[in-house]
Amino acid sequence: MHSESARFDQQGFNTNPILTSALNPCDSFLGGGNTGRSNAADWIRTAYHDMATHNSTDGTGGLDASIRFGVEQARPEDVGDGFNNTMEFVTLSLVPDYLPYLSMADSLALLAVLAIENCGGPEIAFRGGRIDAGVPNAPGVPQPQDDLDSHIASFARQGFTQTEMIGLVACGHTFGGVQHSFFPDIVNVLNDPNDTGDVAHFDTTFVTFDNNIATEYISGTTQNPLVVGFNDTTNSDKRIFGSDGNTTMQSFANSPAIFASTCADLFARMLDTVPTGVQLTDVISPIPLWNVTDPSPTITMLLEDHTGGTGNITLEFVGNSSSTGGKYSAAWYTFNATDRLNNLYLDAAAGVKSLSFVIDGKLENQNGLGFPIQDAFLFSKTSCQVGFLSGRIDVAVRNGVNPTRVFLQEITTDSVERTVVTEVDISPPSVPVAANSAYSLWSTMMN
Ligand code: HEM
Repeated sequence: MHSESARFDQQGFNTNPILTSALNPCDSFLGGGNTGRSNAADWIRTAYHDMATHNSTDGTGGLDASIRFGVEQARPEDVGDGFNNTMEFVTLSLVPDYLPYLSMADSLALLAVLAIENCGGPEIAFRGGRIDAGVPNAPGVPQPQDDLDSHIASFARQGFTQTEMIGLVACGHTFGGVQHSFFPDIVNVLNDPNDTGDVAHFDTTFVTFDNNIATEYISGTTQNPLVVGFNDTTNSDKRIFGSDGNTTMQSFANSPAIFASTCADLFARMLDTVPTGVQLTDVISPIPLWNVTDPSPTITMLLEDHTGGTGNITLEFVGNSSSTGGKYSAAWYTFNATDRLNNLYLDAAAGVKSLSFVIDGKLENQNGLGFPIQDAFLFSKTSCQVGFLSGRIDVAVRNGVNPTRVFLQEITTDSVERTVVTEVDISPPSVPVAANSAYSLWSTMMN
């Protein structure tokens, strides 16, 4: 559920306000406007640089958040502050919101997806499961002064053909540009009050995804600093785009649809390039439970309890969220709008076994199966005693369940910021401690 939420709750109710405003509008950049920069461009470039260390022969490197290491950011191939900016969004906004489910590497991939999809680009097939590197990767990100042969070899090492290299560079460089401060040999000071970061952009629509990177290149009007830059040694886009006689760029210029579908495929492959041994999930898709056209249908929730009884509650609509430029949307409901915490209070002995829903008058119960729900183990909030740096944690275990083991998960980070989950076993109580007629408490002291 968490991965679906991180992937699909992009705009609107219950979404992360920092991430939403970072792309709204798409020329937003950290604290300031008119810098010529954008968070969207930073996020996409960061994902590429993190991936570009991949070696498809020995399986090392790839999208594994190794770009967070100072050692990588200090390399000439990773010049700029965009990587650090992007990691701040990862570590402050994404990872903590979805603990312990999203790695930093998955978060980096997600930021690129959010940027592409919310700024005019195609839907990107997103998989989860990336693992964070413990040490920096070997260098290997291509640089503008490298020659064409070395670029072809570098992309081959990363797992992309020459045609795919042309595509991936064009897809990436539909966003952003080159900054004077980090590349003074490529870009001069611009003296433009609307571009205080002195960024020479790759195309005229540098905060949105479109095929202008190709149409402007083919028509000869491009101002791309890596095509018509004053220093021909660093005109890497010119060498790359022209390396097949412009066939690929011409096809992109002819058809925005071909450009978009090629980029959807190449971006997804870029994000799925991971070190050998990392097993990615299937593509995460919204679960099409109900085909509802009403954006806020009336929903009644039916509860089946352990005694064969049923209850019903009319849920209260609280808002909509959406993603992928409005392609997918979700409606949010609360159990109990009159309670400050939106809690639903159930009879402990009756409990709850499964849920069904009546949506705009139609029963949805998975052909009679219902949606099973577990109430065998509950965090006993009202009896826990939490003090300063110590306390007693109680877990209420439903009588008759007889578990072989009850444990808590403790979430910490290791010395290189990776999330670590440790299991802390709770010993069975020597004498049963009744919480009420249906539950007993298992307790552990924390200090
Ligand atoms: C031979 C390959 C490539 C070279 C030599 C190259 C070079 C560069 C350079 C010099 C910059 C300017 C960075 C700055 O001023 O901060 C840049 C920006 C950028 N690159 Fe590339 N790049 C390559 C491939 C790619 C690929 C494959 C992607 C993504 C798929 C990508 C995405 C970006 C983006 C989004 C920016 C804009 C960053 C911003 O405006 O903050 N690049 N690239």
